[in-house]
Parts: sequence; C-alpha cells; structure tokens
Amino acid sequence: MKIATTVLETRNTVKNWRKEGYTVGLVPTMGFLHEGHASLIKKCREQNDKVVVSVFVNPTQFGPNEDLEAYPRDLEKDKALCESLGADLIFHPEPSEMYKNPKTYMNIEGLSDNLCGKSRPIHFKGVCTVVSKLFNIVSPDRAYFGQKDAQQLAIIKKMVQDMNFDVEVVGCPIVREEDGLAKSSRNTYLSDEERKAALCLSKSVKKGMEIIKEGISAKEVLDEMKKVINQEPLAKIDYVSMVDSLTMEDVETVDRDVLVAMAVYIGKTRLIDNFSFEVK
Ligand SMILES: Nc1ncnc2c1ncn2[C@@H]1O[C@H](COP(=O)(O)OP(=O)(O)OP(=O)(O)O)[C@@H](O)[C@H]1O
Ligand SMILES: CC(C)(CO)[C@@H](O)C(=O)[O-]
Ligand code: BAL
Repeated sequence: MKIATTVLETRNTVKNWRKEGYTVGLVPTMGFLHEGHASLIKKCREQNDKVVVSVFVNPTQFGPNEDLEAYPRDLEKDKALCESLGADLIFHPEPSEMYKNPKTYMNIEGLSDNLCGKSRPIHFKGVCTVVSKLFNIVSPDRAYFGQKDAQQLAIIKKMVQDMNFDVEVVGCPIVREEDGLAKSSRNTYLSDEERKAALCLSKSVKKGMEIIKEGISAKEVLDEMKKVINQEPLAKIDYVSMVDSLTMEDVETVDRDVLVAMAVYIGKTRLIDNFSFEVK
C-alpha cells in the first residue's frame, strides 16, 4: 500500500492504473478510522480494482468554534486498518497541499440550508469543495459515503448530478455499536457517563422507525422521538426533523420518501443519527 501526500503523486499513480485498465474507487474520510469506515472500504474493495482512501481533516468544513484542532488523529492505526482491508493508496495531504490561498469554492443551494446546515452554516460548502477536489485529484469511478451523514450523502449526490462529475456515488448503511450507538470518530470525546447517555439517539431512532407509516404526521413521529431524548438529562437537542429525502426540506406528513434526522449534544459533543423511510 502506498502513502501519497501530494496531488501530483496521487494523480500519477492513478494515471498508471488507468493505463493498465483498472477501475478505481475512492473512500473519503477524516481518519481515525473505525468499523463504519471499514464497511465503506470493504464495499469499495469488492467493487473496484484499486482502492484509494483519503485521510484529511478538512479545515474548510469546520466553523470557527468547532473541533478542528481537537479532532482525533492516528495515521499509524489508519494505515494498519487500510492495509488489512486491501487498500492500494492512502492520500494524506497537508492542508497547505490542498489549499493554496483559494478563491474558489463549491456551493450547493437549498439542500444545505436545513438540518446540520442550520447550525453549521459553512460546513457543506467546505465538504462540497473538498470532495470536488478529491474527485478531480483521484478521478474515481465510484466514491463511497456513509448514510450516517445522510444530508452529506444527499448533497454529494446532487452535486455530482448538477456538476456532471463522472463518478458513481455509493451510499453505505450505518454501522452501529452493539448497543445501537452509531459509530463515529467523535464518540471518543464521550466520558463513560456520556457514552451511556448517547444511547438516547439510537433509542429515539428506533422509536421513530416503530411508529412511522405512510400518512402519519411528522409532528406525531418527531414528538415521540424527542420524548425519548428529553428523558436523558445530559442530552440537548439541536434538531430532530423529518425532511424530503431529495430536497432536505421539512415535510408535514409522510407522503413521500423521507429522511428523519437528528443532531443532539451529549455534554459538549454533538452527535448525529437518522433513518430513512420509503413510501410504497
Ligand atoms: N457509523 C458509520 N456507518 C457508516 N458510515 C460511516 C459511519 N461513520 C462514518 N461513516 C462514513 O465515513 C465517511 C467518513 O466519515 P468521517 O471520517 O467524518 O467519520 P465519522 O466517524 O463520521 O466522524 P465524525 O462523525 O466524528 O465526523 C463518511 O462518508 C461517513 O458517513
Ligand atoms: C466527506 C468528508 C471526508 C469530506 O471531508 C467528511 O465530510 C466526512 O468524513 O464525512
Ligand atoms: N462526518 C462529517 C464530518 C464533519 O462532521 O465535519
């Protein structure tokens, strides 16, 4: 497995693979890899001749008061995991390699206004910018993203459609801990007490999945889900919302495919979870 820190090296490696006729898959990550990431890498391994994993804590998607500095990093462990899963290349650039006094950003209208976009106003501009750059650097046939970041996945699919990126976006299911908590690098911020409290997210998701049905009002579902979270003293709701799966706009009634998503603070740590419901 190769480790590339520059755009040029990555491009040259991929160009050589292309000459040999190989297909290329990309798994974009911010590192500190866990089984959620591993599931994406495994899927990528199954579907492509060559597997590229990017490990880059992207500064442009963090707001001024967010956890850019504190975000956990462990490249040695990430290397070992990628190698064991059969990855061919890790792209691990420094921020200065990715951003040289940039004046150009990728933006997406509408889909980034709701949910996480409300409390993280510059977040999806940063995500779309870095993902566009990664697509241009790696030119993958396929790119893999987790459903855990459901709004991000919807946004990237729309960006690819709108900007005619020649890449297939593959969404992968949420991987959970045995007790239900969605795996996330940010779970490492939680104290033992907070880790227990964090279960209110997946419990609330479970409740929502039990009661949702075609025709039910969003309020009825969301009120029940919020009740579960509000029973937990360490939890503070950022949002619990039901939106149209494609536009990310709030819906009143389950009359189309919906995403039911939440962000909840457990102490200072902001965690997300969600589920999707398709009408027949
Ligand atoms: N539990 C999970 N199940 C499936 N995919 C996941 C999971 N956790 C992360 N991913 C996916 O892995 C990719 C990289 O995510 P990222 O590196 O931000 O990890 P993370 O654990 O989501 O970190 P954090 O939520 O703390 O930012 C994204 O496409 C994300 O959706
Ligand atoms: C897609 C991504 C790697 C872009 O920095 C990030 O937002 C993430 O880890 O989900
Ligand atoms: N997994 C999304 C990356 C972020 O929260 O910045």
